Amino acid sequence: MKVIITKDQKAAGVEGYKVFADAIKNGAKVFGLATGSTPVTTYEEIVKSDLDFSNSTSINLDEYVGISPDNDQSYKYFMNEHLFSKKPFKNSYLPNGLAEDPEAETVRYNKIIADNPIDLQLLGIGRNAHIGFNEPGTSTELETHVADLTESTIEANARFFEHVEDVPKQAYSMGIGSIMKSKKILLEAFGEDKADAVAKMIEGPVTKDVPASILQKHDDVVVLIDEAAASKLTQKY
Ligand SMILES: N[C@@H]1[C@@H](O)[C@H](O)[C@@H](COP(=O)(O)O)O[C@@H]1O
Repeated sequence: MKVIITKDQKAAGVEGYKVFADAIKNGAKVFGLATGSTPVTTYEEIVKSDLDFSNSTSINLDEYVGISPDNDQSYKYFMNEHLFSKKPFKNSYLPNGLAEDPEAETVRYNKIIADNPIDLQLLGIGRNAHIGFNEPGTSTELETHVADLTESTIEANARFFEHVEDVPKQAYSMGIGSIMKSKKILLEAFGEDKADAVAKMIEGPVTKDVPASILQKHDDVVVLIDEAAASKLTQKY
């Protein structure tokens, strides 16, 4: 794992942008994208830049079950707001939160990923070290599936909703099996809240209880963190 530590999330946005720019220089055409507060500064820098995605494909990590794409809490809405409306891609895929047949939706999504192997996958991390919505204990073999959210994830995501009861209890998520097939991975984490998860991911044992720790087994991972998220690391990077 290559670890980059910046002063704060704003400075990290520039580094995140550079990882995208380099990937494009190296021929990347398919980008796995993430939502949440973490990737926002990277998207801001991409939007300001002259990077062109009009011949590229994006595939998002996850989407809430039962939420319409027009709902301002949907990940589709988030992506439109922060990136797609300003930097359009040729094709942008997200799971359909309103799909009538969830099983068929996961099959559809897995086919999209198989047909468009991901060159660069952007990831955030949950406080319990989940990636996508692969919560602790999830099999590392899984592809796209319907995940039950843990109480801690529901609470963490409640800040975006009016009431905690409004947070969906399930989400479609790319599995760790799908994530690990990406050619390159950029994981970002900012703030003290993420320091524990970051230390366990980088310096702890690889275990299903810390989903992000599996990334130690991938041969091209960049971990981009700020000083606060790096505060519990014991080694120098
Ligand atoms: N499914 C998402 C993850 O993909 C994201 O990485 C995580 C962290 O969110 P944030 O970046 O807002 O801290 O939360 C959610 O649960």
